[in-house]
Amino acid sequence: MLIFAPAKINLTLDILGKRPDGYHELWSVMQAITLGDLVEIEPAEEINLRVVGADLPVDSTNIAYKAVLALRAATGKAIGASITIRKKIPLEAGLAGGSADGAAVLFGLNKIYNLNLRKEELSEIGAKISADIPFCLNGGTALVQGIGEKVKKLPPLKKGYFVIYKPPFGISTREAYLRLAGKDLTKAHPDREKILKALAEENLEDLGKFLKNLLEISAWEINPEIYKYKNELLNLKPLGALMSGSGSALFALTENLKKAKEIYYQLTLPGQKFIVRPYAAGPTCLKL
Ligand SMILES: C[C@@](CO)(OP(=O)(O)O)[C@H](O)COP(=O)(O)OP(=O)(O)OC[C@H]1O[C@@H](n2ccc(N)nc2=O)[C@H](O)[C@@H]1O
Ligand SMILES: Nc1ncnc2c1ncn2[C@@H]1O[C@H](COP(=O)(O)OP(=O)(O)O)[C@@H](O)[C@H]1O
Repeated sequence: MLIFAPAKINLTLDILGKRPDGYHELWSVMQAITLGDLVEIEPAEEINLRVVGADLPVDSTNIAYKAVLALRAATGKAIGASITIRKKIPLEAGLAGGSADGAAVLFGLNKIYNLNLRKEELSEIGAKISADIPFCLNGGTALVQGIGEKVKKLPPLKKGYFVIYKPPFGISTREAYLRLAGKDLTKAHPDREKILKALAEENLEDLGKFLKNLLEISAWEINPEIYKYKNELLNLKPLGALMSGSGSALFALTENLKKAKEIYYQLTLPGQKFIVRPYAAGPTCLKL
């Protein structure tokens, strides 16, 4: 089975506070995008994982491998798989590259082994592996709360283009959250009503105006280049620009492909860049 595993960006990321377990309460609108990994899965006795296009572990520290183990534990079945991941999603980018693969494996094995687990059950299993898997299983446009396990589908965003820029360094998610400690965030919260209204009306101008991500504050501390790169993107006059998740990737929102291409070609910063569109689904079976 060949599965497209879409990445995601955060159109807004608000943090409501730190929980006793050390995780942070989120209020985040997430959007699946047309950039993604290709995950090939075949049933097997054991678990064999291969990664093409990125230097990643292929043992139980890989999120895709963890997904197989989690399904075994949840079902009590001797589930094995031969998995090949063709990485396209940049690493440590805030694009949920690992979670996208984990979600694709849960989605694919559920079908291959006819486990008939509901999406909610897969999400519960996935949330124990990584906070972004519940959203990645749903894809499209969604309001994500809790630590990432509460996913409320929103009408899929059909308009707009995003120019994604990934600087040549990553940001540790853990470090980004830890650095929020002690900061006064009262004035930094996004205007939730305005962002939801802009999405409901597909008003890209307003969407661009109200993009906000509280983790930018810590990412800029970890690597001030991100602040510089965001301003370089803004100087190219998109409808808006923001860092995704815990970074390091940034994205610019444009109303059409022509403007996206202008920004893409004018962007001469080191690193990777992509033009993507909103993607209305989650893991997608391309070939049985
Ligand atoms: C920041 C976000 C926003 O979408 O996405 P990414 O930047 O990873 O794409 C997510 O909250 C990242 O979730 P995820 O990447 O799955 O984090 P995990 O691997 O589960 O956790 C890494 C560490 O981040 C911190 N963490 C994560 C999620 C959360 N709601 N609160 C936290 O404090 C915890 O310290 C955790 O140990
Ligand atoms: N299949 C995978 N794809 C990407 N990263 C993975 C994977 N499995 C484990 N990881 C680890 O997860 C960390 C976070 O990766 P990723 O999910 O791409 O970043 P982010 O959470 O910022 O989007 C990386 O440092 C990487 O070592």
